[in-house]
Amino acid sequence: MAAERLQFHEMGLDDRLLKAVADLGWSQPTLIQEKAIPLALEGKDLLARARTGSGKTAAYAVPVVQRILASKQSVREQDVRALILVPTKELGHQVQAMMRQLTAFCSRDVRVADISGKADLSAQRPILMEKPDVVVGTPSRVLAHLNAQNLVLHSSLEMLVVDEADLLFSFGFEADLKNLLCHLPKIYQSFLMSATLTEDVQALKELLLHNPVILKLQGSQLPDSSQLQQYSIKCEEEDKFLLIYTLLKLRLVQGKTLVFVAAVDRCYRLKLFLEQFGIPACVLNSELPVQSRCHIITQFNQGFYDYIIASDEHSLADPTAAPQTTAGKGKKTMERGGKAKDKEYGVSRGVDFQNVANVINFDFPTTVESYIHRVGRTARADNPGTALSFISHTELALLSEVEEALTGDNSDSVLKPYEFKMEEIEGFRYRCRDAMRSVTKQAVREARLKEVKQELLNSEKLKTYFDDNPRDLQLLRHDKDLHPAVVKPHLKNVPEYLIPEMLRGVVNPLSSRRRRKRKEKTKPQGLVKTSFKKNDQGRNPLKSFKYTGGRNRKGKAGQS
Ligand SMILES: Nc1ncnc2c1ncn2[C@@H]1O[C@H](COP(=O)(O)OP(=O)(O)OP(=O)(O)O)[C@@H](O)[C@H]1O
Repeated sequence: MAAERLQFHEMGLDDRLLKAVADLGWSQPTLIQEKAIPLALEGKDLLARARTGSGKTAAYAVPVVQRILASKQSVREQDVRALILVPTKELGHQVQAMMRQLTAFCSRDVRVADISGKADLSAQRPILMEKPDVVVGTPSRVLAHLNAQNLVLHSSLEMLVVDEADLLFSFGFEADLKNLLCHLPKIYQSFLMSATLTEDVQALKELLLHNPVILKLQGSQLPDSSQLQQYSIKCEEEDKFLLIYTLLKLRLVQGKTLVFVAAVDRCYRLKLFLEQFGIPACVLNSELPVQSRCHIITQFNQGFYDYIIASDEHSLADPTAAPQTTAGKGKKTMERGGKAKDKEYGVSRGVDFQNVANVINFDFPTTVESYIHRVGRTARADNPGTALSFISHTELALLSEVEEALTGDNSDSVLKPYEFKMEEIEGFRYRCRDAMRSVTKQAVREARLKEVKQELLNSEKLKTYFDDNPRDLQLLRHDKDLHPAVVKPHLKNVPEYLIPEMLRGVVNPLSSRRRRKRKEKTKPQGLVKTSFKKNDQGRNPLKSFKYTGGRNRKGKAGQS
């Protein structure tokens, strides 16, 4: 018989922490939390590998808060006791948000500061002078503050966390991290958290951990097929555009969707393309200011947007893509064309996009790790999710690599073919080509420039005005049309004759305005197949539609 899972209230946690956990709606710890929290409270060093979305943040955040609360029972000077290192600013923002939720009932006793996001060292100095109990930051930023003596850790630090540990080296933080260690005391407790165990994590383990307990949970790096369904479909460049247009316009993809592309330009190309059909989408990439990026993610999580087109530029296969940052130096690099890109950017790594129903790899990722982390943005915690990868002939070898890595000893392939009859949507090809033609290189360049300018303005507003007027945050949208000049009004509507016969009466292409008004909770989630058979066993084929996403949030079978 399976042993009962240890509950939060059986872990000896402070009541205020238990109340915060209850407020978050967490009825029981996840597996990694159940294993890691008691060990961490015993003072053990931990190396924890658990799949994406399995709750690793709270696995270290809960013991960090608990230990600080416990130490505050004896009168002690206010000091920085915990340092949490993250590879990206987005993650810093998110970790701080999670720490704030966990300390909601003890915010006076446990103060948390995220220093990863802001550019100006001197602006952050006063925050650090107050010696927050927990500091969250990227290694380069933390080191810069240590060098400037805004932050002193050598006598006070009790806990060090390295989140997304496998990324730190590939983001070029190796030198910073090694320098940073010279500023730490001899003895402290360390936690290394990662979804994948790479050579970099092994190297970090040697560097940071003393006799660690190694928690390597769940064989698979992604949830199994009862929670996450993975599909691939072969299609070349033009078909990729045709397919995404019909999937989104006919609402064959339902629920919040993250679309990954290979480069910043492709974000705008796809956004401008979809714009012409009245399909609004936000773009997320390393050129946008960090405030805008975090705001887009927050609003997406709040249900403001259905679609984000993200470029995932940090290829782990290409270490040269990430610079060797050193503290105090700028972290922006110049791309061809002179645009500044933020190397402390990461969308697919660790960012907790909530209730994402689908991940679409419009362009296939270049490494297995990247596939795992992109797809890991859906099916998080106990939620179901679907991943669909478009594969062109040049991406076939990468698909095989991913297949091989995920299938392991199992003979069944993890990525099933997405049963979608491309011939059913042939009628849309003319419109698709028309729209593709409008998205010229010039239009992409202009849109890219316009968006960056716009977001820089937004970012200033976000920094100052919205701090005092949080309600007005909701008025600021990031999915507006970027190039109204190329939008052809007739493309926004889908005439009935174009809808595949089988789908008529089933799909309901909505205008963008109506789409925005739909209530998040009532939306079905997942992907619809068009592979049904006509008059299958005498039943009306329209009624035999299946969502391959399969379940709504309560886990019931979806049916249209
Ligand atoms: N005990 C719990 N019960 C229910 N939901 C939880 C629990 N713990 C965490 N979650 C939720 O699960 C989601 C994923 O958590 P988290 O971001 O910590 O995952 P992760 O393992 O760090 O993922 P990744 O490897 O992608 O960074 C979050 O939305 C979080 O709020």
